[in-house]
Amino acid sequence: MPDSTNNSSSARFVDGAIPAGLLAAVRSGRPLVHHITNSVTINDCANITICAGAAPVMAEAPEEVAGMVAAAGALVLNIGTLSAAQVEAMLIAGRRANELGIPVVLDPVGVGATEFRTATAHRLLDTLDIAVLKGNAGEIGVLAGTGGSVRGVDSGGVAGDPVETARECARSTGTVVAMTGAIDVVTDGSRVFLVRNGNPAMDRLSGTGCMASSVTAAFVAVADDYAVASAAALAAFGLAGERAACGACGPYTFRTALFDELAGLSPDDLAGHARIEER
Ligand SMILES: Nc1ncnc2c1ncn2[C@@H]1O[C@H](COP(=O)(O)OP(=O)(O)OP(=O)(O)O)[C@@H](O)[C@H]1O
Ligand SMILES: Cc1ncsc1CCO
Ligand SMILES: [Mg+2]
Repeated sequence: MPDSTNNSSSARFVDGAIPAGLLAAVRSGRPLVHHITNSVTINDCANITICAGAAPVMAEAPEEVAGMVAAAGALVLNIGTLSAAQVEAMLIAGRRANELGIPVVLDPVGVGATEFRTATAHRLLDTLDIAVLKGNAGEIGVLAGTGGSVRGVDSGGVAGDPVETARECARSTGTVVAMTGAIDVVTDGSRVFLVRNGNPAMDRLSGTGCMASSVTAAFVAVADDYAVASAAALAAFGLAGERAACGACGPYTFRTALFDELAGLSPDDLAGHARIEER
């Protein structure tokens, strides 16, 4: 099946002032982003949140998550290193966030790889009002039910057209879907945004997907339109990746530069270089 992200005959780019305004709002509002997340990339998520202009907190004790999320602008639920206790904490924090109107970003890391991950991702989607579901192509394909392949935490891609897969996932889950890859696809089921920022070096580092969720949460914390905010966040993160990339440097040099470039990214830079196409 042809990949409809390649068809740019009807390309219409979102005005750069929109992502720029959201980045400025993150920087001035410095929203607290509460994470319940995996133990592999937790420190990277904290620091990329700061580089975006927001404030991270990681808290997962069931005893305190309801109290913590009440002070947050957004909640990230990342199932990368799941345990039964974490699921309990995610449900408590997610319910409280929903009561308070705080947007929840779900990162279904490795869904499809095991029964536990798949059952948990569906349980979170069924129980909570998720604002943004951010996953790689394989993860979104699994949750769309249209075919996706995942090994460990790595995407093996989707069975059909990526845009239609993301759209079907958004419709069936009632969320904004942000499907990452060389071109990120963001959709609320009707509108579709293709984010053409980023660099292949981002795929050679563990945790860029988790960091993309943190940055997305920082942006949705200051926005009403979660699809536009997700696209803006992925454009900002992708642009930092473009600027961090250098032909010869290794993955860890790139990683350091990725943090520095996001921290140094100005709203004007983003206005001039965000490549968000609306279909
Ligand atoms: N080939 C690429 N070209 C440009 N950007 C990319 C490419 N691959 C990944 N990215 C960017 O890297 C980020 C992470 O996306 P990716 O789909 O690799 O997540 P993931 O595989 O879930 O990550 P993780 O390593 O955390 O499991 C996104 O912001 C995406 O836009
Ligand atoms: C490698 C890995 N395993 C569980 S979470 C994680 C990091 C991001 O996907
Ligand atoms: Mg990857």
